[in-house]
Amino acid sequence: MAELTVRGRTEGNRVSSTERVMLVGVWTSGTAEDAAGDLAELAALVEAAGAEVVHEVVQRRDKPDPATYIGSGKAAELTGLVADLEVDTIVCDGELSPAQLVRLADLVDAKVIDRTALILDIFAQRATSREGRAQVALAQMQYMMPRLRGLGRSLSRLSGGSGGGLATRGPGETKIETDRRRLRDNMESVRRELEQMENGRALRRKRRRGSNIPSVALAGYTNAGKSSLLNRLTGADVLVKDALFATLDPTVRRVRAGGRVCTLTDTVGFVSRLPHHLVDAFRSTLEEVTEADLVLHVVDSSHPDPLRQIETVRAVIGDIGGAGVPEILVANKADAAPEGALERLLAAEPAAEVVSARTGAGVDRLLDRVAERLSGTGLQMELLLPYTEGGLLTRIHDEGTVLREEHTGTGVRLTARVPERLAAEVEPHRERQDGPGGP
Ligand SMILES: Nc1nc2c(ncn2[C@@H]2O[C@H](COP(=O)(O)OP(=O)(O)OP(=O)(O)O)[C@@H](O)[C@H]2O)c(=O)[nH]1
Ligand SMILES: [Mg+2]
Repeated sequence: MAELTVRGRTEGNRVSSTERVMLVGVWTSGTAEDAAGDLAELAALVEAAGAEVVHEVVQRRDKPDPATYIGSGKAAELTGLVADLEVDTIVCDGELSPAQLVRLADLVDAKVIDRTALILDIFAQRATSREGRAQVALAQMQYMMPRLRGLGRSLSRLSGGSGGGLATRGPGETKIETDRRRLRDNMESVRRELEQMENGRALRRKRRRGSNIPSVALAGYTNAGKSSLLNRLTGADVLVKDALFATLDPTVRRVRAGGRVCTLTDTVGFVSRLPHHLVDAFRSTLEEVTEADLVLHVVDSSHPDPLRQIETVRAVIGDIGGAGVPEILVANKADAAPEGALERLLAAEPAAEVVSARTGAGVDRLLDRVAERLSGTGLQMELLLPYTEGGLLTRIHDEGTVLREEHTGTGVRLTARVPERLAAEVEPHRERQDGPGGP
């Protein structure tokens, strides 16, 4: 059996079809926890791609080795491990140069891919819509482009040779035999195709805006529970999965927050060091976030380091031009948060809303906050407007949110959220909370 097995690159001689992966990281800066967290995330990405992690190696260095990523001595040590553990693929925790990938693959005698190729592979597996597939194809082609030059024989190893396996699901014709010219032509045609789909999306968004319905976008780290929250808030049935990047395509649903109807959009999750080709290719999807009236930034409060995830998400939103969009931070999975975690999170982010999409805890309060933010105020007022104040009534309707309205003998009785600039004017018509005979 052992002599029959040519690791990874020969098909049909393995009992289990699951690809066996060794993680290799270089720890250059940050704390030991950060380094461990990075590798744990890489392991989760490998699992999301459907492969199995059989070993992890981290090397402490000032910077990655320019030639081989990890030092060549360390790489030589790995060769024995690769054989003993029947490792098919080594996944490096960074973006490697084409030359680094080839040299390391030669040293360790296994397929070597980097974090970027791994994430692209997951997206390629997940993409189902025409737009999603085109976006991923474009990102993959951009990634392949600089890796086509002058690699000769070694590229077939990089791109995996004969079908199957991590990061080998290319956008069709991007294997070694495809020259740069054809790749460039393909990219051009996918770009055009995407542009047309983007126009359609922009039109739909414009229509939504034209109807004056505010748009709220769910954004956040992958696996934070965005889709679960959409389902909880709208009764939608979007796929929820304990896996990274379960959602690629945005889903839009209507939801009633307070007295106000708005749209709620589920979007693709973020991850630290998100490959920039993906951000570029998914730009139109990400516009659901940058053009929203309000972002619900969902964070997994049961994760070991939610603050780092929050930072990553805000950085990505800033990069795509969404820094100015108002945000409500939503600390999700409160039911699963370890002892003290919510307190620490709230100490750093006092405005966060604590919820559980699973149990529904905190969700009503969150909807109130959404309504409040959308109407640009925290002032909920009980009013009795005489019928002579028709103008004021109209302005409250236009600029605020009317929660309840009742016509009485003496005027219109209202419960409304009123923007601050109107509050002074309506103040004289305020109904006393502790009316006569009250406590
Ligand atoms: N315990 C607990 N688990 C939750 C909660 N919300 C979501 N989950 C779980 O977290 C996992 C991810 O949930 P999703 O809703 O798919 O997360 P997402 O943010 O949409 O993830 P991506 O689309 O992959 O970026 C699933 O296993 C959910 O069941 C919660 O409030 N409590
Ligand atoms: Mg999702």
